[in-house]
Amino acid sequence: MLTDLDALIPLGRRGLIQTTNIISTLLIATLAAIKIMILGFESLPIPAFFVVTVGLVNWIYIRRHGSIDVAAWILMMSALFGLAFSSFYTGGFNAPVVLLAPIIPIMTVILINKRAAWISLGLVCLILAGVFVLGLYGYVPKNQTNPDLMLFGRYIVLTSLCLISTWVISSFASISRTLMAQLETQSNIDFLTGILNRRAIEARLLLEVGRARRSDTWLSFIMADVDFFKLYNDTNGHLAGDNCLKDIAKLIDGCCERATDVVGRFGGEEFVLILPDTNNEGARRIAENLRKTLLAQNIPYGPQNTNPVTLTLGIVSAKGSTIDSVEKLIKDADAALYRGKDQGRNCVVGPEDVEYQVAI
Ligand SMILES: Nc1nc2c(ncn2[C@@H]2O[C@H](COP(=O)(O)OP(=O)(O)OP(=O)(O)O)[C@@H](O)[C@H]2O)c(=O)[nH]1
Repeated sequence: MLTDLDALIPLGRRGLIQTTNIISTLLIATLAAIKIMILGFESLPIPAFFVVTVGLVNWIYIRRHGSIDVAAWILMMSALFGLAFSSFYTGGFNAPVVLLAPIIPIMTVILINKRAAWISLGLVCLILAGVFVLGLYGYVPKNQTNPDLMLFGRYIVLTSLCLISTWVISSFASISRTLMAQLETQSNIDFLTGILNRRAIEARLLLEVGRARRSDTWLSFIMADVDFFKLYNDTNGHLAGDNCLKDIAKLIDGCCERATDVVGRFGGEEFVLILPDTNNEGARRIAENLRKTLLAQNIPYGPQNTNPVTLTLGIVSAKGSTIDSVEKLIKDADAALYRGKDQGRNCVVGPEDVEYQVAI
């Protein structure tokens, strides 16, 4: 199951909207303050005052647990208003503020959703078209601001644009990296038991076969199947069956001795162990230990049938140079396992012998 995207944003959606609200309010307030400091109170940046006031009200609204969707829409509408009026009063397309236009739909898609982003993109295009047409017919007031101040304003806006786009892109890159890592883990883990699934086991086996071949070392592979599991399910129900499989997975995991040993669920009530650098003797010891440990747990099949749940295990061990293929290894372990089933279950069977049978 994929993680909710909101949960991947460290601040959470409310925190993200509040942060964006604060940053944009501060940015506009700074630009307005610079303008007043240089030009005095003769040319007051009225649209900036409006945007800053809305930003402050929105800040209080978010803090008082107002709806985050409403807060995000207010933020977007105030940004659009700021873009329209500031660009109109500060020289049309020459105004530094028009450079912030692309950031509005980008922030809208992050803060609200795709539909809202299309709406804000449409409104941005309309505003830009309006400013363009008004400028063309000479209705846009000439900007009397000192050219150096205009350059400085352009510098501030461009720097903010670079910062905002870097933040947006790096946040999304980190969210997609997290999602990819989660997907990778989820596609390798068995949902019920939390150990490796068949896909991961086959990939790991391929890796270990390659390693054993290169160094001509021993590799053992064990297949373990729960005996009469259908009976357990039929008697206790599927949920109890699931819990039993989880317990057995834990037990198998606990019986592995080395960090390099790998445990997985091959499917249904079948588990596997990959034991690198382990010969037949070592694999038998582990398999026997596993069989005996489960037996000792004395899990009954049901109230009427107090026989303990058992495992039958098939082993294949080979030196790297003698391993034909992964498929052959699996086939041999499977054949050993089914010989064990034929011979009465609750036993450990290698490819060539049957002497490890043990009665309940
Ligand atoms: N609860 C539960 N049962 C499962 C799961 N996967 C497979 N099973 C059950 O495991 C049982 C396997 O039955 P069979 O293949 O007949 O084998 P068995 O009864 O264990 O008999 P032997 O293997 O011959 O000893 C079936 O009843 C499946 O429904 C699972 O994830 N959860």
